[in-house]
Amino acid sequence: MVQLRNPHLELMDQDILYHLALGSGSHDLVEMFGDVKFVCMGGTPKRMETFANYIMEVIGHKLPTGTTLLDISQYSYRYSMYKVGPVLSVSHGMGVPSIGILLHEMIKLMYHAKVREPVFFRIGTCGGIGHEGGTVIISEEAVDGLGNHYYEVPMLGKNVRRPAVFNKQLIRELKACIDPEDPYETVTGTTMCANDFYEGQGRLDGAFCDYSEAEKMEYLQSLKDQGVTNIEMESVPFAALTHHAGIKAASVCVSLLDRLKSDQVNAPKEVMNEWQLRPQKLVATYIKKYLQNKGRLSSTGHGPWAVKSPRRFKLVQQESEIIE
Ligand SMILES: O=P(O)(O)O[C@@H]1C[C@H](O)[C@@H](CO)O1
Ligand SMILES: O=c1cc[nH]c(=O)[nH]1
Repeated sequence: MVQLRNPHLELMDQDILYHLALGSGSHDLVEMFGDVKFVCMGGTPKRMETFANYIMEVIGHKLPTGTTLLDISQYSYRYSMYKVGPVLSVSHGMGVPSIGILLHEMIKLMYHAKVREPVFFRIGTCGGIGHEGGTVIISEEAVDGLGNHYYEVPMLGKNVRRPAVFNKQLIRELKACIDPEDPYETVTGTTMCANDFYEGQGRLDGAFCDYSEAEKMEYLQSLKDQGVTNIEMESVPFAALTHHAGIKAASVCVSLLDRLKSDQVNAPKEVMNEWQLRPQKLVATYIKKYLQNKGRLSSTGHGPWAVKSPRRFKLVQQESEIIE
């Protein structure tokens, strides 16, 4: 089961998950969520509703006749959450504090519901560094805007650091789910988690800007040279808090633009909506494969990973096996 590293919770009569509009006293969390295996999160309520409907189709989950999906957290007016069999699909809003609060409450929810070994995914959007809009990017590592591999939070007046670590095995298994027929690239690399969309990501188009275009380009190029493939705003706390709770997690984002070419997100809405389905497809393939293989899924996709080569992926897929 999920281990909470908080002795105080045991002493509380009930635990109110305020931003989810749920509580251990007011709801039977074991009955409601005890069968959950996957927690998928992404920025917007609409994306996570779309994912809930999509995963329902992929895993063949049937709702009771005459019912539709319900936003379980609608009365929080903060996050949206949908449950489709063993899958929870929840929105996290924008940025580090927003996903941080959600992660505290989702991890506690898993604990109260007595869920065993849940797997968390972030299904997001990002700016690519040398990667065109529409490219899917799996995070191998997450760093903050200073290149640190940890999540730093001031607590009681002191900075506390927690390592931001993604689960390597889960990343390998995800890679083995890539469809070589996809008409777009899927790559892996280091994801930079910025605390701001504009100046924090080196854009020239915010309300303020104190650096030149040349300085911006030098910075972005230096990120690329260090293996940074994309910039978004949640990967560090997502990696760090799941790791701290002993939960396997991976982040899959789609690039909305290549930041080496522009700052403005100007792809047509329909195009961006289609792009946002791409990380969903990869995660849904993983979930389906996991459920079909009764939870034992492995991949030997080690070593240099040539995303461009369909032959290599066919090989990796053949190497996937069920371990009983
Ligand atoms: O999952 P989303 O699309 O919200 O991820 C990125 C990072 C920020 O939350 C947001 C900025 O546009 O998009
Ligand atoms: O450039 C981008 C695009 C999406 N999300 C980000 O955080 N940055």
